[in-house]
Amino acid sequence: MPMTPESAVAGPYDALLLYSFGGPNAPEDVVPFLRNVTAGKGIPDARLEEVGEHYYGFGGKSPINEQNLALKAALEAEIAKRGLDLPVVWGNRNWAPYTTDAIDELERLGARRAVALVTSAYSSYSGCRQYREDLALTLDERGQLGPDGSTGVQFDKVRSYFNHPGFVQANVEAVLEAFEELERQGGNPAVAKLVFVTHSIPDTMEAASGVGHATYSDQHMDVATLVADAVAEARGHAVTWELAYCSRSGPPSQPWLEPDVNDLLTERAGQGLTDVVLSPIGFVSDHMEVVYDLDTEALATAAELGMTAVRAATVGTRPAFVSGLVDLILERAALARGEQVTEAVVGTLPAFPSVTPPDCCLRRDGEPSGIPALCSKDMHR
Ligand SMILES: CC1=C(CCC(=O)O)c2cc3nc(cc4[nH]c(cc5[nH]c(cc1n2)c(C)c5CCC(=O)O)c(CCC(=O)O)c4C)C(CCC(=O)O)=C3C
Ligand SMILES: [Fe+2]
Repeated sequence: MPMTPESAVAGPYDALLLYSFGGPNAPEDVVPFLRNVTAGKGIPDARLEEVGEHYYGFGGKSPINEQNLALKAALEAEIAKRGLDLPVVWGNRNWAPYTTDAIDELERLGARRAVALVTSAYSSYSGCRQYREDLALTLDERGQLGPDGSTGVQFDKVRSYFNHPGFVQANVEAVLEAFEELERQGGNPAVAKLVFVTHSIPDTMEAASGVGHATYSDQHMDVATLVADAVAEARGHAVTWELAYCSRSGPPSQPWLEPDVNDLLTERAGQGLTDVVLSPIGFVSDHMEVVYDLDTEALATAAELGMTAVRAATVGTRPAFVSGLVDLILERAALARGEQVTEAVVGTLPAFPSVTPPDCCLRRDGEPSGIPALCSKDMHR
């Protein structure tokens, strides 16, 4: 294998864990999958039935697993291109291959220390700590969680990468393509509003996401500003934009981040808005939240309102995104080796911590989870 520049060293890591949410592959998977996702979360049955219907409407199969396999293949190709020796293992929190299956695979490969890359770009309980808790719980079930960290495979995590230049660049490219598509559909890009969309979370989770760093919604505001500015510059006209949310669940009494994307479209249509580009910056691939909540629901809302609306692509396997992820892995490796590293970031926020403070991204503000979480200062060796 030819050696590429000195930066191309993955040590101390001997494997990469591509760590995702998981989704059902067949109708009979849907209910057990939803049980895995919602265990102890207090989500009303009516919401679960509704979400189950979203999956059945797509043949009981989420696109997420194939998308993760595509991302795995793209990462493997980029890793090979850089001359790195870093096998990629895929695992999910909520469906097969489960976290424990991935750890089995890592052990088969003889891996001692793996770097984990989660398929969430932003920090909150759902996108950060819940993965770290799942790793700790899984190692514990396997009898591999020592008092100061794991006694089995050791895991380090790549920092939340919403403000990495590769992620932002890939979103800019996708939004520019969507503006062109809007024009092809007879819309008027010069007056189109750019509506960024992400997953809503409870207000309590939003507050807890801001311990030691910017909150989940502020992280999105930074990315949205960067993408909108770059798009306006490339297109040579002003672009107005807003941030909206989708996929709210939980009881109606519980406040979640708003506005909902459908409500926003309805309100703006009433004020004369005719053209919309939806940019799903909160998601890295076109999984169920995107193909149902945006492509099915929000685009139907826009059509009913007589708008011309186009949904921009997610970053998926775009080269700028994939190569940025490999840069992040190499950056994490250099940090683990104790080297001085300039962390690549864009926007107004700093690079997020790779090893988080103990109370970072709790599920609810001020309420310790009681669950250990890996890649945290109190757990790290
Ligand atoms: C911030 C965030 C992301 C974005 C970051 C990221 O991309 O990871 C995300 C992604 C995803 N969420 C997904 C699916 C679900 N999320 C649920 C429930 C919840 N999500 C939450 C937050 C997030 N979720 C929250 C606060 C809940 C309430 C329960 C709780 O407090 O945890 C439920 C239960 C039913 C419902 O309530 O909707 C389902 C089925 C899938 C898989 C899609 C597929 O199958 O293609 C993906 C990628
Ligand atoms: Fe979710």
